[in-house]
Amino acid sequence: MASTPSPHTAATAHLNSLLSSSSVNHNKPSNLSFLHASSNPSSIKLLHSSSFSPSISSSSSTTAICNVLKTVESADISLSRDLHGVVSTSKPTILVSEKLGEAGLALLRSFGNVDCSYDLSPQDLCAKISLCDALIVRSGTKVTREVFEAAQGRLKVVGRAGVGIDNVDLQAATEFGCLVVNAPTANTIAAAEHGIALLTSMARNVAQSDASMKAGKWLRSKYVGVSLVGKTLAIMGFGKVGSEVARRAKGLGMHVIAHDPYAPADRARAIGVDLVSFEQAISTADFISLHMPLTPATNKVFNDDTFPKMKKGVRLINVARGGVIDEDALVRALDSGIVAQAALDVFTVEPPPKDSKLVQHENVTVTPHLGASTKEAQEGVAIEIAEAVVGALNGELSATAVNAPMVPPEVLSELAPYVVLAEKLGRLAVQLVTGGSGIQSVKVVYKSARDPDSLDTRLLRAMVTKGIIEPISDTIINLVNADFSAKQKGLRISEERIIVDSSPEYPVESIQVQISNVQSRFASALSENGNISIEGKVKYGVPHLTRVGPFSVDVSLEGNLILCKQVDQPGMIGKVGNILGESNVNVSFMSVGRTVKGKQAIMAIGVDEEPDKDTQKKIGEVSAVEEFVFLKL
Ligand SMILES: NC(=O)C1=CN([C@@H]2O[C@H](COP(=O)(O)OP(=O)(O)OC[C@H]3O[C@@H](n4cnc5c(N)ncnc54)[C@H](O)[C@@H]3O)[C@@H](O)[C@H]2O)C=CC1
Ligand SMILES: O=C(O)C(=O)COP(=O)(O)O
Repeated sequence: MASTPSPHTAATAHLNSLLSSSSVNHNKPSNLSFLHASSNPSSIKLLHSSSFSPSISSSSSTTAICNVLKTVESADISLSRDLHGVVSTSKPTILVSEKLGEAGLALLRSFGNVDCSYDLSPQDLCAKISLCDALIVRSGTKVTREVFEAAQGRLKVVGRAGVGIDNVDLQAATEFGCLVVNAPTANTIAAAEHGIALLTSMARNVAQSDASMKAGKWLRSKYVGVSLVGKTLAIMGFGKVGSEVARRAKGLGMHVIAHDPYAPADRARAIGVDLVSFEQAISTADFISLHMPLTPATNKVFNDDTFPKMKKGVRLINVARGGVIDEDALVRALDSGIVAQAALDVFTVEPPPKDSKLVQHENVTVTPHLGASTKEAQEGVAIEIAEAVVGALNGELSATAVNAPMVPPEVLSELAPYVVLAEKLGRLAVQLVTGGSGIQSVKVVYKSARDPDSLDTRLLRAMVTKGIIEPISDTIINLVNADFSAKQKGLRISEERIIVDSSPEYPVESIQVQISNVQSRFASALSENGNISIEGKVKYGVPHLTRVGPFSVDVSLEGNLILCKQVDQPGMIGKVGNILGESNVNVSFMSVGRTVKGKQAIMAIGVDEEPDKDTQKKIGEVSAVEEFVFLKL
């Protein structure tokens, strides 16, 4: 029997073999992992990474892999996958479809090939996208389902250089396993300042009087304005921009109220703002400033029903999204005098039609979506999005992920070996199902000494899902699409936590994967209730299989595995070991478990190579062997 390799050596060897085979042309997309080693040992990678093995299981192996990665990095090789799923060593291609600040572009160029193609038509974007690993947009590019379809699986991340992600089809992105990240903080002040600029200039007719003077007129009485001090301003959407507008408006002496169903009351209190209902906000305000995102719930919330509920002569500012207002209804409200003035930076269709009644209305001040357009904000946004996109292409989870759970780095680091275990258990469990199909219900049971609230299992569940789905489909699973893919395949993944009396130092003591209502190609994997059941633990950073059905075993989950059920009698290890040895199949681990002495036992044998058909036949012909199965890890 071969000696147990150290996790360090095993992981390095495994990674090396993956790296050296990275240019191999596979018909099926390569087994994209969403976990690979990081050059930062405290982090693991969770998105697409074409060539790195998930077999990273300890800090020592992580260090080893880091060394390999450093070699790769110094050779300026970056691994990515082309549109046919072929793993390539070329730099990733990043398409930037709208103007982005230089500092961000420089950062992107230091990492990949940057294609700045502005003003692409939807057709041109679709034509290009299958050659791109990342796409960076602002508000002017519609990233539709067609774009994700046209990407043919290559697009890994969409970076929105700004806040609003209403121009990205998030559902489609999630279905295609494409991460969407945004740059949520760098333009907050710019947008808030623009809101205040529109508020004050509208109140004093700055734009209109400027235009009239340039037309040779001097109309002092026509452009008498209204004062702001003491007036009530309703902020609709009390998030980052809304709060900053509120602060500034208070400085102007305004009474500020806000409506936001999700904003914490203490944040509002701290700024001296009262949180009120939608109706209260719109019916008492002299000025209404919009700062909520465009979502199905906010689409056209200002309409023929809501305008009449406003105070007559209200003034409206919109630096959020045009779509939150029914623009035809606003024209009617302006004509009827319900709305005295509106100042708009954003429009349902951008640019709006030249003959837009709204834009042409004399009581309306307009700017062409300039909220985020300051030099400072654009440099900040560019850097923020470039860092997020590079991080995502490196396989890291972004702190600004819009369609994936955000898992703090310390949690990621702690869960790393359990994440590997979870995927391997999923991968093993599905291979134990007869035909690998018909799975509807999977239960993942975590034994842990931790309080359930301090154990985030989303990652582990996603990895079990990945392990189960990938071997039986063409779908590449990552943290973005795991839940969606499971649902789409009719797979119900439930979770149970059992609190055990062990050290809470480790997040998980064991993970068990159960598949119910299926036939098994290895009947011994069925537990008493008829479910396929396997359990694993992390030992010294290495994932181990510790239970198969009712049988205890202990075998490191590396390489491949043969499970053999036999009558418990002497000499069995030797017999099967000999057959494997004769066929040059190297045995890496072996473990025997039984329920009762002299009855049935299970032998779990780790093998480096897949035994050929003849060898497998010979194992099956050993008289005491009742059943056996070969499983790929
Ligand atoms: N004109 C421009 O150039 C810019 C426009 N924006 C727009 O402003 C929006 C807000 O940006 P941030 O403040 O950074 O985002 P944020 O996410 O910090 O704030 C949005 C707030 O709206 C609230 N909200 C959600 N649904 C609501 C509803 N039905 N009614 C009331 N409030 C609701 C949320 O709870 C959140 O507090 C963005 O979504 C974007 O569309 C942002 C930056 C620049
Ligand atoms: O950040 C946002 O939501 C904005 O609306 C800014 O849009 P822009 O990047 O200037 O097209």
